[in-house]
Amino acid sequence: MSALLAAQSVCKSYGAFHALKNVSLSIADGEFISIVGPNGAGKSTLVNVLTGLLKPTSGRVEFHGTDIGGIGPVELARRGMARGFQLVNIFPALTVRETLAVAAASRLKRIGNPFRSLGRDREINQAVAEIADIFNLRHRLDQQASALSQGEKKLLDVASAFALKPELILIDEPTSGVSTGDKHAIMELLIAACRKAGVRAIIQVEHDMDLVARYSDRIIALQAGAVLADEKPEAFFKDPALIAAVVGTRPPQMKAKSPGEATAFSAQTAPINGSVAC
Ligand SMILES: Nc1ncnc2c1ncn2[C@@H]1O[C@H](COP(=O)(O)OP(=O)(O)OP(=O)(O)O)[C@@H](O)[C@H]1O
Repeated sequence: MSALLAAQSVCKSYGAFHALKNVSLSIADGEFISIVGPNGAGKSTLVNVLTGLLKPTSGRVEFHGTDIGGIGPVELARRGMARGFQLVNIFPALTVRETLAVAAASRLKRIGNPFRSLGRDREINQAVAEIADIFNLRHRLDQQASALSQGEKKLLDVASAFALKPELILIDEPTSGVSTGDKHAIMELLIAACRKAGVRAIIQVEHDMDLVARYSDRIIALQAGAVLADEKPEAFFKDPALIAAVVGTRPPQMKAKSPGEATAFSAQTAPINGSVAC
């Protein structure tokens, strides 16, 4: 199966500091990938490089076989990869409708003021309604984002990225700050939304190992800027040394997926890094 997204021997340095060291990975159609690692391991840097926000110091990042190093989020979204915006934190006074409209307007290339055109732009209104339905947010459309529950805020963040109609979506801790009881409901809604919206692969950065164990097809663990492991959850959580290196805790109890309950993202082995220095 050909890779949707691939990093080949990527290095990223901040001055003399090597934040990413020869990272190679590939994400195939249908995969749900979790990127994990301790604080400072390089997860955010990797995500910024994978989403074209940062240009690698060396190496190559390809989306659909084309180099996307440093192309920026707008161009990347146009090509089919989107990232959770966290618009809710940036614009808490916007309503849910306005938040989704900003993303839809960007996809539909409405370069003028998206708020002005809200009332009369049928295509934007249709996109907003469609995405609000997928994320169970229709009854909240006219509420301010700041008035939503923490779980709904997280859903709105992801929904904004969905409004860009991506093939691949990248989300950062989609349930952080959400109560333990609500986390699984959000993850399941998110995965169901992916299926409905035709998203072909999901990458999440996640610290919560219960969620990582339950939903990932594959786990990519970073340590000190290098890929420490690239494994299916079954293999990953069997290795206490690996888990200790990544989170410094004991492994969570793996909850097996029952048949038909799978995330519908099939696993594929990806290459582990070679040993070339940056
Ligand atoms: N702009 C920068 N300039 C210099 N050093 C940086 C910069 N951004 C990140 N770093 C360093 O690069 C390393 C990796 O940082 P990064 O934020 O990618 O890690 P992380 O795994 O996302 O950490 P966390 O889980 O704490 O968010 C850290 O040592 C950090 O201090």
